[in-house]
Amino acid sequence: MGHNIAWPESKQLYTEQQVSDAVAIQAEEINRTLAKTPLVALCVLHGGMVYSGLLLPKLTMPVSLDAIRVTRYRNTTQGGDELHWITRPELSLKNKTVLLMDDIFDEGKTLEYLAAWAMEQGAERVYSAVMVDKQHNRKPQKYKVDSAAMAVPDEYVFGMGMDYKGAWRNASGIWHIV
Ligand SMILES: O=P(O)(O)OC[C@H]1O[C@H](OP(=O)(O)OP(=O)(O)O)[C@H](O)[C@@H]1O
Ligand code: HPA
Repeated sequence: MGHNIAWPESKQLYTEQQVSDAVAIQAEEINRTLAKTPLVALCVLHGGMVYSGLLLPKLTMPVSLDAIRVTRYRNTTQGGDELHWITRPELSLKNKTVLLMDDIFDEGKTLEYLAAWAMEQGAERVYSAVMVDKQHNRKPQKYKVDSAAMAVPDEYVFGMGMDYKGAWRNASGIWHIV
């Protein structure tokens, strides 16, 4: 997966600079909300990698970084109900404020699951931040993402860490399939 996939027919929604500017504004909001609270920040791999790289240098509290790898879409464009754990964090979450950093809040199942899991691990508080929130009404009933830098329409999107069939996470800016 992820090899020799031709650039898909797509349109650009946001440039890399627009994403970076929006994440900088989001970081100010997170700095105000979480103030000086030390954080355990968990990058949700792979999608959250580029976003985490934009967000982290803009945060002003002490951050310990770790990563988790879970997948629901398995390099396809439709997610199943089951989440597959691939890598768990090494840092303890006990009594910590945990920041979950992911690329996209789509149907919300990934972050809903991870937020509940982090609380089960003993976190004191879990705050979730994403680069984009996809606009539709198929979200979880009881769970909302705490912060999103930008909104995207209800289309399959890729770039800035988000994949198209396992490829093009490296695309500069955010694109949607047409
Ligand atoms: O809100 P949801 O509908 O649950 O979808 C969002 C999740 O889907 C993608 O992960 P994926 O399972 O594709 O793994 P990846 O990060 O390796 O791409 C994305 O990175 C989010 O973690
Ligand atoms: N693009 C990339 N990854 C995703 C998406 C999407 O639209 N939705 C959930 N994971």
